[in-house]
Amino acid sequence: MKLDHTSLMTKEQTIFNHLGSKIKLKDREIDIITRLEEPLVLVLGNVLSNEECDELIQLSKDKMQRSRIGAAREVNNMRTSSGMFFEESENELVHAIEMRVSDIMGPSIEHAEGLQILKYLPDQEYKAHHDYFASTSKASKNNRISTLIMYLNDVEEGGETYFPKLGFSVSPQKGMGLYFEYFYENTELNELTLHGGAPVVKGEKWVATQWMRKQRVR
Ligand SMILES: O=C(O)CCC(=O)C(=O)O
Ligand SMILES: [Fe+2]
Repeated sequence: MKLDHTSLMTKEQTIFNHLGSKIKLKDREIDIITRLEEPLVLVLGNVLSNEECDELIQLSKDKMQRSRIGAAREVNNMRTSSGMFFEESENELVHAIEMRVSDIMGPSIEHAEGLQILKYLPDQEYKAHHDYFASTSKASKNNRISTLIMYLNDVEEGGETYFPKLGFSVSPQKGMGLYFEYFYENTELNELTLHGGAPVVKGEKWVATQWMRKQRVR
């Protein structure tokens, strides 16, 4: 996008609405480590504790299945990881994380989909994609508006989350979060949130993803 006077003056409203370099919650301070504007992309420190990361992995370990994609829920080379969804507020830990995540992201918990867990082994990846649904799909009637990816472990090598149109990537660090939103009037800004999970080279990669919908889902 051309960064001229007009575009600066017409900077769009964001969903994320915390000011300053920290997000001060009742029980926790989240650090804003990196911030890109338009589209807004944030790298957040201290989103989850080590214990919470370990527990999420323990709770989902035996329920992981080959990831499926799209309305037809097909197995696809786009995403070679395995994954699972927790039911909404399935247990105390998931409920606590959903509450924290909604404080960070803005929309109330009623807008949150069930928390998704993904696991990647070496060579597994998630090719570049948008998290929102195409306007032609049924699901777009109550589309996703924002994403928070939480890294549940340190990856020995590879597994970066990359944004090819922004020339930006994030190396997974246990407990860290990656936030971005795509509810802009200017659809070109939404398209810039194209992102993927690069192949893991060494070790495993575990992430938890929270998506927010425009309207309530619960
Ligand atoms: O694994 C990653 O780094 C990306 C995950 C992702 O894009 C998603 O869950 O929608
Ligand atoms: Fe994604």
